[in-house]
Amino acid sequence: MTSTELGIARAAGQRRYRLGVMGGTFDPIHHGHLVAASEVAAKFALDEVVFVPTGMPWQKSHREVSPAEDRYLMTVIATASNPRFSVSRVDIDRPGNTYTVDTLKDLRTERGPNTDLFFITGADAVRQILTWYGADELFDLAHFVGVTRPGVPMTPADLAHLPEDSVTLLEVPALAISSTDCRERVRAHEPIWYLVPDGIVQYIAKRGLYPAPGSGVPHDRS
Ligand SMILES: Nc1ncnc2c1ncn2[C@@H]1O[C@H](COP(=O)(O)OP(=O)(O)OP(=O)(O)O)[C@@H](O)[C@H]1O
Ligand SMILES: O=C(O)c1ccc[n+]([C@@H]2O[C@H](COP(=O)([O-])O)[C@@H](O)[C@H]2O)c1
Repeated sequence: MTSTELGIARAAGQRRYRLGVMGGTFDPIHHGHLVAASEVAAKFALDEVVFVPTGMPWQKSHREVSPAEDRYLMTVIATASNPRFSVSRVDIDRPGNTYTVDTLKDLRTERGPNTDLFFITGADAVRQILTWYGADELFDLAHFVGVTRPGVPMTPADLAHLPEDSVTLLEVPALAISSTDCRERVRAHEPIWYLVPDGIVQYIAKRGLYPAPGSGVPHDRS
């Protein structure tokens, strides 16, 4: 849309679509992710939040990551009951490393010029943004919302190195849940009930994800 068309659309009162983008490896998805997305949706009056499981999370290449299809299906299961939540395959269908700059460009192309993007990240990820590929382009593509996360202290001073007004910090109910802890619990035969949606507990058991070391199941499932 040209700036003239944009002006005409705005003058005609055409409301822009507000799309939240919740990117993550989701190995597995847990209630910390879901609460963060729900809170940002409410506070930013989002029309929809699209969850985008990573294809190849290059900054996690030092550890095994479950197959993309398993992470995608878990994300579908976890979000199915919320009419405002959806799941995108853009990152898992794109070959090579997953870069958010590509995610945002693909979603802009897919959703068209009348959509504003709000990329949702936890405080730990906000601190890393400048290490992301093509970081200088990111803030032209989306507004970033950094949500608080237990164990990751975050103050406005932490945003000082980012372009002004490019990131909003939002305090969300503290859920001290991580995918790492969920995986370790499964490996140790400890419960993950209520840390993740019920369907995820069952999916992990059905697919035998996160086997205990020495259990005979191949460790690297990627
Ligand atoms: N409990 C939580 N509260 C707020 N944000 C969270 C929480 N858990 C994850 N996030 C955010 O959700 C996004 C996706 O996270 P990711 O899928 O890597 O989960 P994770 O729990 O951090 O995983 P891992 O422990 O494997 O690193 C990131 O921006 C992360 O900061
Ligand atoms: O673009 C990058 O270089 C980049 C580097 C690290 C993380 N990200 C994105 O940040 C989101 C959370 O990633 P992660 O690894 O914490 O699950 C997810 O959407 C990733 O694609 C993006």
